[in-house]
Amino acid sequence: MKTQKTILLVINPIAGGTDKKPIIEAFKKHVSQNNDESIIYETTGKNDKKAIQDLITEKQPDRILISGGDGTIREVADAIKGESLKIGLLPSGSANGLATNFDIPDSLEKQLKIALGEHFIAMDLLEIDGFTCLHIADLGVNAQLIENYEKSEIRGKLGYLIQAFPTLINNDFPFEVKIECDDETCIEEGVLVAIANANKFGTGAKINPTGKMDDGIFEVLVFKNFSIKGILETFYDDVQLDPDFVKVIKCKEVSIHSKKPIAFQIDGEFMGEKQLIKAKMTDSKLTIAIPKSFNP
Ligand SMILES: Nc1ncnc2c1ncn2[C@@H]1O[C@H](COP(=O)(O)OP(=O)(O)OP(=O)(O)O)[C@@H](O)[C@H]1O
Repeated sequence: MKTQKTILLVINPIAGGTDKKPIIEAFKKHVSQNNDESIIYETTGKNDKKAIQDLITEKQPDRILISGGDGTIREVADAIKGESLKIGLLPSGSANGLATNFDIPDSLEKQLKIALGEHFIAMDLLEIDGFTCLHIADLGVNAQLIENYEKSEIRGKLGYLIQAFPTLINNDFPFEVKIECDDETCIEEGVLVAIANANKFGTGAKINPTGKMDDGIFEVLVFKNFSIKGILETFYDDVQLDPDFVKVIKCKEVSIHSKKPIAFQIDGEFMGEKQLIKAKMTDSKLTIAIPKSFNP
C-alpha cells in the first residue's frame, strides 16, 4: 500500500516579479518533514495545461500546490477539470484575488500548513464565454480601471486610485444592459455589472456580501450610481448593499447584452470590450485547502 504521498508544486517563476527560491525551499522542507515526495513544475507560459496534465497522469499526485497569481490557478483548474484532485494555494502573483477571498495569510509557513492541511472547500467554477472564472468578472468601470492600470507604470492600490479619476470621467459610463437570468429579464443602467462567485475583489473590498462560493449559485450585481465616492468605497471598503445603489440577482446562467462595447475582465485579467457576455455555473468543483477559520 502506498503510504507516502506525492505533492506537486506548480510554480510560476515570473508571477509578482519576485524570487521564488524561498518558496521552493520551504515547500521541499515541509513535504519531506511529512516523509512525502515532492515534485516541482515551473510554468513556461506555453502549453502549461498539457504539461500539467501529462505530469498528473505520470506521477498521480495526491495534491497540487500552486504558487502564482490567479492566472496560474486558472491554468491548473483547467488542467484538472473533472478530477477530484485537492489543491493548496501559495499566493505569489501581483493579483491574488482568490487567496484574498479565503483570507490566506501572508506568512509562507502558515500558507504551507493550510495548503497541506485537511480543511477544504468544494468551490463552484463558473464558465464565462468559454473561460473558467474563479471569483469575479465584470463589465464597466473596474475592467476599464484594470486596462488603464495594466498600461500604467504605478503599481499597487495607489496605481488604481490614480487611474480611477480619468476612468470615471470616461463617456461610456453609465451604460445600459439587458440581463437575461434563469427566469428574469431586466434592463438596467449602471457603471459596473459584476458576475460574482466570491465576496471580494482582489483589493479586499467586499462587493458581494451574500455570495457563497460553494452553493451552486452566482450573483449578478448592477452598481447603478455614478458616484465617485460610492465607486471608490466599493473598491476599497465594505459596501452597503443599498438597493438604490446596487441590484443583486442570484442565478445559475445569465446573458448580459450591452448596446455599446464595454470593458470586460475575468479574475483581474482584461478581456477586451464586449457587447454580449454569457456566463453559467458548471458542474465542476475545485477542492481547495483553506484556513479552518474560513466560513464559506
Ligand atoms: N515562465 C514564464 N514566462 C513568462 N510568462 C509566464 C511564465 N509562466 C507563466 N506565465 C504567464 O503568467 C501569466 C499568469 O500569471 P499570474 O496571474 O499567475 O501571476 P501575476 O503575477 O498575478 O500575473 P499578472 O501580472 O498578469 O497579474 C499567464 O499569462 C502565463 O502565461
